[in-house]
Amino acid sequence: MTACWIDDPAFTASSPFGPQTLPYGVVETPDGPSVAVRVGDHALPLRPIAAEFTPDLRELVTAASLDPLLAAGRPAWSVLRARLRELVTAPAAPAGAVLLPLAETTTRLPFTVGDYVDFYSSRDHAENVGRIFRPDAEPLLPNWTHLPVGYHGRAGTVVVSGTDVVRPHGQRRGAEGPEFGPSTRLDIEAEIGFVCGGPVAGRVSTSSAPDHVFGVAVVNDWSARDIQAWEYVPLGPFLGKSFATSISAWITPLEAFAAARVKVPDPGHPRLDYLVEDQNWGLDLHLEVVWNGTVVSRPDFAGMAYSCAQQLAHMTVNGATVRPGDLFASGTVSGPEKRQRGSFLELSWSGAEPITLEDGSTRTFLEDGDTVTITATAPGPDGSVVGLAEVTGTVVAAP
Ligand SMILES: O=C(O)/C=C/C(=O)CC(=O)CC(=O)O
Ligand SMILES: [Ca+2]
Ligand SMILES: [Mg+2]
Repeated sequence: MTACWIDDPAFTASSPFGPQTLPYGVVETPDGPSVAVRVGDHALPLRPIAAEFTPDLRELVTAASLDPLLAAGRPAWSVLRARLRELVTAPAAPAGAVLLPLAETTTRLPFTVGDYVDFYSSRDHAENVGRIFRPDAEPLLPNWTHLPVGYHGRAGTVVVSGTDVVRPHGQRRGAEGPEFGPSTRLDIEAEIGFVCGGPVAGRVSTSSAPDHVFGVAVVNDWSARDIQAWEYVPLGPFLGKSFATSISAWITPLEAFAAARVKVPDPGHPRLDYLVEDQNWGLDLHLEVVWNGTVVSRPDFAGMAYSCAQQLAHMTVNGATVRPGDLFASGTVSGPEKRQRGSFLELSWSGAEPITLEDGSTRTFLEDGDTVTITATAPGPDGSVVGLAEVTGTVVAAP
């Protein structure tokens, strides 16, 4: 890259938030919330440089959230990204540009979350959880290799990275019948989330996924395993997962992942037509889970059994429509090795195998005051790295 006006060592072609990435978020500015793009360790609010965009794009970049941008659709997303690339790699700053250091900037939940769906697409995770929750049954039910199993979660409790997570109360199984109180088995789930945009549409084909998937973020689907294990039969997760779901403050556009696309693993049998892909929509993402400063897991996303395109096709195959702002998560990302498990339920094998952190303390499930941060990277163009912004949260005691 020739010298550009952004003087930030974290904004180079070899850093995860260089010009190959350019994720979108919403930051507080003295003039109110503004759509922004992340450049290295800074936010560039777009409203102050709105004059640099055509009138169509100006409407999108002067908004207080990403909602109008999500609704605008793929052609606008591509034009805006190309224009931003020009602006952030130019030798001189656009008139009025302000760079805000991320460490001193407040980020907001960047879009209005419509429907929230959570899938269950890691075979290793599904088998581990099956073994733990249903030790006497086959870990995978027969439907699992034929469709991406999922459930509708609670959109209104999706929170932006950095938001504290209050330990939930609930019912759990006790020796003498149900008990009630703060969860004693509070857990995380390391996942990848897909943010939808473009026209409202049902029956989205796998090949139309790029028209409806705006971008990608890291998700932590906080889960109370004691509440979940008692309540989930027969309808599935409910209060054990609805109290909080954290998402990165910065949404990395789908276009940034062109070099990261891989084929999803072969299920070993033919797929129904609507789940067949004419392009690879698996993603070669590498996740890292950090518990109070200690890296406890490094799950790989490339092993996931279903891609975002297959999940979206399945979610709409009955005619149900997808709308801008809908969010769907991949399901917990776990790999075959112990240090690739994406939940503490699995890492501690339901509490039987405590995890030792770098400060010498041990953990099975989350304690009050614990902080979990999940990040991810992908291969970018020309050997670069594309970053997904961290999702972090600290557990606070139940009131
Ligand atoms: O009962 C089970 O098998 C477990 C279900 C989940 O934990 C659901 C979930 O959140 C799926 C996931 O993230 O992979
Ligand atoms: Ca989940
Ligand atoms: Mg949740």
